[in-house]
Amino acid sequence: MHALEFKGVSKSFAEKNVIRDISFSVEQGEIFGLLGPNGAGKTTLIRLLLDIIKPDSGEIRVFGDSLTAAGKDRIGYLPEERGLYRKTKLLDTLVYLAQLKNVPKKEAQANAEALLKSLDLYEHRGKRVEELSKGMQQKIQFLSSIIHDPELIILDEPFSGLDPVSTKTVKAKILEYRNAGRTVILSTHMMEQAQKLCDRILMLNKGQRVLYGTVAGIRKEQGKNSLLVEFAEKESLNILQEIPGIRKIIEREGSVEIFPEDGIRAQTVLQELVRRTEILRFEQALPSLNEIFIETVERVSGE
Ligand SMILES: Nc1ncnc2c1ncn2[C@@H]1O[C@H](COP(=O)(O)OP(=O)(O)OP(=O)(O)O)[C@@H](O)[C@H]1O
Repeated sequence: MHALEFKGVSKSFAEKNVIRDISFSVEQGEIFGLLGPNGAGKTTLIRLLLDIIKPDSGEIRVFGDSLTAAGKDRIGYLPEERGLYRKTKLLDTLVYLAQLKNVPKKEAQANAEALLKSLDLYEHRGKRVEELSKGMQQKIQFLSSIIHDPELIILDEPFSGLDPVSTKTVKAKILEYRNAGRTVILSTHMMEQAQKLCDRILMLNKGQRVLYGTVAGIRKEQGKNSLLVEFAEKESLNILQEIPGIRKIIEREGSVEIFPEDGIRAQTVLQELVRRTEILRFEQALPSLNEIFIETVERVSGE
């Protein structure tokens, strides 16, 4: 059973098509990235899946069915617009939110204490939300979305405002959830994080599906058939001129990207290289998700 399934879903606001015939599924136990430029339709898609708004056409299934009130309790949502009761103490905030999701008080208290400890916030448990820094408030907001131990967690920009240490902690927590078989939908503009964390992604542009699949598969597919080579000595760069079948080279930090002519196999290039010099690294060069994102958006805009 899919954790989530969209079949031919469309939605417009005042004649503007914001979601156009979108189909995809999210599998249980994966981290699924929802990517796309500003205004692509990511938040609208999340609001559709949470049944906050209704589609004009198409079908949405959460946990294999239409979303029920009980189904909503199995979902945790960190929205883009943040908001917590500023005067309430941290521990009380979390316990209260868990109880709203029908978690018994004792269990809510235990969950809240464990989560506060895991994000290094336990010592602040008696402080009011307004007494915390922005990053700490962000972490509490993140904890609010998982306090009831949901099966499906939807995180809209969970890293915004976090320093590198807090980012690492939140990332570890997200991975911990995935490893425990929970499903995570991650909407973010931080491509580096998406590349590291996501198993699969859906990229939207102007409400349309432009990329969908595994991160590894998409990177392979979008690759330019080039090779990344690291020589033991930098001077070895010169020998590239002697090797037949190389169309172009680009010097990168610590390595060189080689673009063979059509029909020239990587194996042939490698044999030519090792015959002449010492090689430390030789691999297919894959574009980053960031490069793919920019290229896809620019290509689609130009069509
Ligand atoms: N309630 C609404 N009424 C009218 N237009 C809307 C409404 N909600 C969203 N839109 C429009 O739908 C489009 C998609 O918006 P959405 O917020 O889903 O994009 P997004 O991908 O989440 O963008 P961002 O990355 O900037 O958060 C935008 O053009 C937006 O103006």
